[in-house]
Amino acid sequence: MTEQLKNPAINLKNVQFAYSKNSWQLQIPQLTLATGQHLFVYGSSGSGKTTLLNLLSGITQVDSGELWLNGQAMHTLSAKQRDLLRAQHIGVVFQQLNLISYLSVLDNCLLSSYFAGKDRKQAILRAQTLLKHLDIAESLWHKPARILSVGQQQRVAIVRALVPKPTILIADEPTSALDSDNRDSFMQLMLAEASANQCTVIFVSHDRSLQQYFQAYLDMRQLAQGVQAC
Ligand SMILES: Nc1ncnc2c1ncn2[C@@H]1O[C@H](COP(=O)(O)OP(=O)(O)OP(=O)(O)O)[C@@H](O)[C@H]1O
Repeated sequence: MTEQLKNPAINLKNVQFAYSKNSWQLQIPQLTLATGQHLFVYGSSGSGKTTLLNLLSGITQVDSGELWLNGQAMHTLSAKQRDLLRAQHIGVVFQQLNLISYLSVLDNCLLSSYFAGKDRKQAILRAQTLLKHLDIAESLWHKPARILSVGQQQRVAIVRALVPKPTILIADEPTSALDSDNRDSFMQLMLAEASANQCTVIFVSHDRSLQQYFQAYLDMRQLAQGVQAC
């Protein structure tokens, strides 16, 4: 076992989850990710990608098995404890972007830092730098998020996730509304920021063309067989 994998960022053992009795079930015999690894997860619609991310981010709880994040046993924590862990360590960008429509673009970017208890002045500087890198015009920073296009909202959502420098970044189809130029700068910024901060990334998409940005990839069909990322 390598040094990195002795203390993995993410480690799942014999995890099982179902939304209800006799329904579709997600089964993961083993999944391990080293700190700082960037993993691309792909799979067809309904294969369980969002369900996996909801478990990893602590939004839902495993039915059985073990789920460790940064050495913390998520499977033993209450919903409130998982919320706290998510606020402090996990950046999330989901398909439903969940920007607060009446708050300004900048205030939306500061939300995750606020919940993580991080310094506001530093968070503002970092948010401004990231917004510039993702080409969100300064004239929009103090406008309400509701006036943004979906593509602009996707870029603001990734800035919000990155501002508090999370140790784990979880992204679910975050580029679906971006044109190819914006998608490229989005991917490059996200992965460069992650690398600079030793952040582990799990990025889910059904778009295999995005796999080129990643060192490791995983097919949802392999997951049930306990196959590791490659
Ligand atoms: N809240 C829910 N209650 C019951 N079943 C659900 C719920 N959410 C998802 N499912 C079911 O769980 C399975 C996996 O769904 P999930 O959303 O994780 O797939 P996905 O790979 O993310 O799909 P997509 O690419 O279409 O977003 C599907 O069979 C789906 O119908």
